[in-house]
Amino acid sequence: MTNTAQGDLLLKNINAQAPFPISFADLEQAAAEKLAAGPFGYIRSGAGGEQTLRNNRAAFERYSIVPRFLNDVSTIDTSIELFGKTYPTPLLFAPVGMNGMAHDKGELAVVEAAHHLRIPYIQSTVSTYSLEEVAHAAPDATKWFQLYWSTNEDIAYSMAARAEAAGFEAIVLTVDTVMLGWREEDVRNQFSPLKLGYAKGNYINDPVFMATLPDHSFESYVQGVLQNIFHPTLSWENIRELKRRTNLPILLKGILHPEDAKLAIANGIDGIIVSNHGGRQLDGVVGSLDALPAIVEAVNGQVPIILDSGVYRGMDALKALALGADAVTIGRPFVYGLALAGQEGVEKVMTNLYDELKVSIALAGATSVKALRNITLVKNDRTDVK
Ligand SMILES: Cc1cc2nc3c(=O)[nH]c(=O)nc-3n(C[C@H](O)[C@H](O)[C@H](O)COP(=O)(O)O)c2cc1C
Ligand SMILES: O=C(O)C(=O)c1ccccc1
Repeated sequence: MTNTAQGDLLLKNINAQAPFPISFADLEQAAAEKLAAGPFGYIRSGAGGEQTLRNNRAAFERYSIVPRFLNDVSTIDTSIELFGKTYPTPLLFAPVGMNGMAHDKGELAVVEAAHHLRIPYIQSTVSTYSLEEVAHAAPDATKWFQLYWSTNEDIAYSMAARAEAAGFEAIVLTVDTVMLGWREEDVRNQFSPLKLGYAKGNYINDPVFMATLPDHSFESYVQGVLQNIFHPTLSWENIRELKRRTNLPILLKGILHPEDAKLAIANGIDGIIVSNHGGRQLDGVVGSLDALPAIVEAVNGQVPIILDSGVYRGMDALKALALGADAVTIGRPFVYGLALAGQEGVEKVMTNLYDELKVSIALAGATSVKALRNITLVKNDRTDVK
């Protein structure tokens, strides 16, 4: 339960201290000034002509709320339950690779923020620090591990086993990145964080991966990662085998089609993340929010549904929750916060998102995340075709 009666959720940002960027546009602008062109372009950009990136934002802009009043909204319950545990907010950290590009402390700073705010942290396979280092930095934080499959599947099983041993509580298998999207900004900037070694944390600490290398030179490690990270043969059979090999719940990240959601459930998957990878994989893809309603219908409450891609303010989170998501994950906003001010910057960004969400739930006339399902939304669907 959180009290909205003091009414200072916004005004605490208007004080004598140096201002911190408040909107996503302000954050992105400040990060552009702070980071070199290569890393900034890598984080910001989408694939191809960036239609997917635009579709994500357009989908949120098409929905509007019809609020209700006179409901006593002085106390709001923003908590949610996932896999039997209760969390204070419906926000999670999206798995974002190679955080060393944004800040020296990388994932360690983010997991400490996650612990402080009691927000679940999803660590990427391609992280700068290893999952053991992250677990050591915040042993009590709720941590999930995002798995990228490996061409040599024993490496994938090894990483999943390490995550379980280190206290991670779920596996998030990303299905939309069997190869890298067509990212023109990185070609323009001649920038590959993989080739620069920002993804090494989990690989150089993996005995199965290391045993496959001809030697321990930097070049051999980079070649080894590139040979394994792209895995176009991934299929439902691999998912069934992973399920046999881990005791952890498995979520599939990157589901957009209701038929894939149904197949996921038929194959024993425990949760679904509706996502188009923040527009970084296939260009010309449906905005994630537009994909959500059909998936909510297909899943019919059997497993939790999490949404990401374009959740840049509290009101975006509210719309996703109102349309049936159980939680949302946040990507670029926290990465910009990390680049600007490390752990403190991550906390600032997530706190602002959360505070805006609280104000918005109350002003929409709801008193809990569950109650958001009952609020009225209208869709301005200008889809007339000539
Ligand atoms: C720099 C960057 C790196 C990412 N790395 C990964 C990753 O390693 N694994 C993964 O599943 N998703 C990765 N993602 C995608 C995020 O998990 C998430 O789907 C996306 O950022 C959500 O969109 P948003 O940035 O618009 O919030 C990455 C995103 C960014 C911006
Ligand atoms: O940059 C990304 O979005 C990402 O997920 C990724 C995928 C493979 C290698 C490195 C990063």
